Amino acid sequence: MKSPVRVVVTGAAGQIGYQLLFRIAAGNMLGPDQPVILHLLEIPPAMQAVQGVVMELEDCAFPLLHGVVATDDANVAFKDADYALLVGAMPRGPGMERSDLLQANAKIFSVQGKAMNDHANKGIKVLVVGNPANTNALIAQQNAPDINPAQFTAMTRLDHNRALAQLAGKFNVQTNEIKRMTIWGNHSSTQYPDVSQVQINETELNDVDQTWYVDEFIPTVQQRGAAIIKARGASSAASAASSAIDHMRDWALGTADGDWVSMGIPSDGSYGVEPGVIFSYPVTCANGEYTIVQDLPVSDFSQQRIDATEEELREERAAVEHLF
Ligand SMILES: NC(=O)C1=CN([C@@H]2O[C@H](COP(=O)(O)OP(=O)(O)OC[C@H]3O[C@@H](n4cnc5c(N)ncnc54)[C@H](O)[C@@H]3O)[C@@H](O)[C@H]2O)C=CC1
Ligand SMILES: O=C([O-])CC(=O)C(=O)O
Repeated sequence: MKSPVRVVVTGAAGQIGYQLLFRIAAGNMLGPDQPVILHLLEIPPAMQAVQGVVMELEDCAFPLLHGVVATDDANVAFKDADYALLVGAMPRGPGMERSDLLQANAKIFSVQGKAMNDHANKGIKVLVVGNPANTNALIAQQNAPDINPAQFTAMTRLDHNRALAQLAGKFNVQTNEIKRMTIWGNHSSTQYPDVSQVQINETELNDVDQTWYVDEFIPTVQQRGAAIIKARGASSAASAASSAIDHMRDWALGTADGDWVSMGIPSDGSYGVEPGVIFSYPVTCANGEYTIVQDLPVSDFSQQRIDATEEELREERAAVEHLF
């Protein structure tokens, strides 16, 4: 049995937190041989609710759960942390764009970036879920100068999984028969779900119906978060938690041969994207590290979509630069 690792979940009393913690403790994220110590961070008014979550975690009697730390102090939460899932942030309501949350949520990520810098394990892997996820990840990263910037990532895996589900429905296959889906850019309505490299059962998707692709598929994936808010009266939670598990599991344990996943990561300039912004790319993972899939062909149509989502990320960055 391996020695336990410390996993921080912020917003532990929120709706995503409640879907996430039990799956991490069950071994779904880091594997059935990896014990975990959960660090739950919340704000003071939510600490009573967190105590209830801690009681429920105990009551599951998970063999892999080697301890729980519940706190409202970021310095305590990030002490010796190996993984962090930054979920705690205000969610949007109907009619809002995720970027409308930027000013409300930005401060959370500068405080947590500093706490991480001072207290976490320097190899910490960070996933930002709280919206707007890409730019919040950038804020946390910029406030943690002693941690490798590449360790800060943002979640576009939910968009990736939504795209797989739409393709599975359209082509009447299961999601595990579909490979090489890519989400480019921002976790926002400018994201570009790109099927140009998709293979179904190792066969290229030739002659995709462009009307379906442009008028149905792309907007459905881009607007899925808003559709769920409309239907549920609250933003997606179980699917968001499930995708966070997928993101961290693949990063830590590796992606499948012949496939890739989408992760929001600091741009290194690949595909002509502004270096530094947290941009969703196709990546493979091995040995705890991700690598951008290079040299994919980019059509004029794709380039326009990539440029539009990059432009939005530059604007978001400009709006929060005072927090760096
Ligand atoms: N990247 C993605 O694909 C997705 C992102 N989200 C985002 O995730 C975030 C959380 O969503 P929900 O869990 O539904 O919201 P929620 O409102 O149910 O829970 C958020 C929790 O965060 C806590 N919190 C607030 N400030 C905090 C701080 N400084 N430190 C620690 N905890 C803090 C709150 O007390 C609350 O319990 C939202 O910003 C939402 O928009 C949601 C779905 C998908
Ligand atoms: O749409 C929202 O505000 C929540 C979210 O990020 C998603 O479901 O993709």
